[in-house]
Amino acid sequence: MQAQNTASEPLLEVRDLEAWYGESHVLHGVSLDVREGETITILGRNGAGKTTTLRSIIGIVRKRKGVITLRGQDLLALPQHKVARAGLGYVPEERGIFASLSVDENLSLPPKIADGGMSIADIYRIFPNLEERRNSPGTKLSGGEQQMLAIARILRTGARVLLLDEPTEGLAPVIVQRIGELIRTLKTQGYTIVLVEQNFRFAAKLADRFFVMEDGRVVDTFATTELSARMGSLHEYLGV
Ligand SMILES: Nc1ncnc2c1ncn2[C@@H]1O[C@H](COP(=O)(O)OP(=O)(O)OP(=O)(O)O)[C@@H](O)[C@H]1O
Repeated sequence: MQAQNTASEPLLEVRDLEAWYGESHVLHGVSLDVREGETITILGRNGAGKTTTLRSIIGIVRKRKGVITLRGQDLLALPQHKVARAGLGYVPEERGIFASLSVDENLSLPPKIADGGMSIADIYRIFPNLEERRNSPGTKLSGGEQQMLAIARILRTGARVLLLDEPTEGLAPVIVQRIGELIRTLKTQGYTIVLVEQNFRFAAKLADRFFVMEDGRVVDTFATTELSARMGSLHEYLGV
C-alpha cells in the first residue's frame, strides 16, 4: 500500500532489530518509528533493552540484525562515525563529558556534523546556568549541570535527531523540571527526540507517543492521548 502522505512517514525507523553483546542475545526484534519533530519515549523495566536499542541505533553495539533507517538511509551499513554524520546525536546515561575540561572547552570540542549547530552564544542563551559555570571543570559541575552540558554538546554538532538516555536519572526534582523545560524548548525548535526514561511522570508531559519494552522487544505502543486508558497495563509492564 502507498504511504498516505510524506509528512507522516517516519524519519527514523527501526524494524525487527536484534542485537548481541558477544554471545548474549539481548534484543529480540525491536520495532519503533519516530516522525520528524516528534518526541517518543521508550519505557521499560531495568534490563528491558532500552539503552541497547539506542546504542544499536547509533552503532556502538555492532552485532545487529534488522532494519534501521534515517530519512530512508540504511544506518546498519554505516560505520559509527558516519551514523553521527547522518544527523543523529546520542547523549548516553553516563553523559560522556570531558571531566577535566571546562564547560567552555567541552562546548568547543564537538565536531560539526551538519549545518545548523548552535553557537556557544545560542547555547548560553538556553542554558544560562552553564554560562555562569563556563570556566569550571566538568568534575565541579552538579549532576544537573553535567546533564545539561552533555545535551548542549550534542546541540553544537548540528544533529537534529536526539537520542537521550535517562536524562533525569539521579537528579533532584527541581532540576528534572529544568530538563523537562529544555526538552520542550527543543521540541518547539523542531528537534526529533527519542527519550529513554524510567521517570514515567516526567515522560508523560513530553512525549507524543510511547513504546514499552520488555525482554528485548517492544510489547506495546500508544499515543499520549491514550495514556489514561493504558495506565493499568503500564503498571503491569513497569511494575510501578
Ligand atoms: N555491555 C554488556 N555486556 C553484556 N550484557 C549487557 C551489556 N549491557 C547490557 N547488557 C544486558 O543487556 C540487557 C539489556 O540491557 P539494557 O542496558 O539495554 O537495558 P535497559 O532497559 O536500558 O535497562 P537499564 O535501565 O537498567 O539501563 C540486560 O540483560 C543487560 O544485563
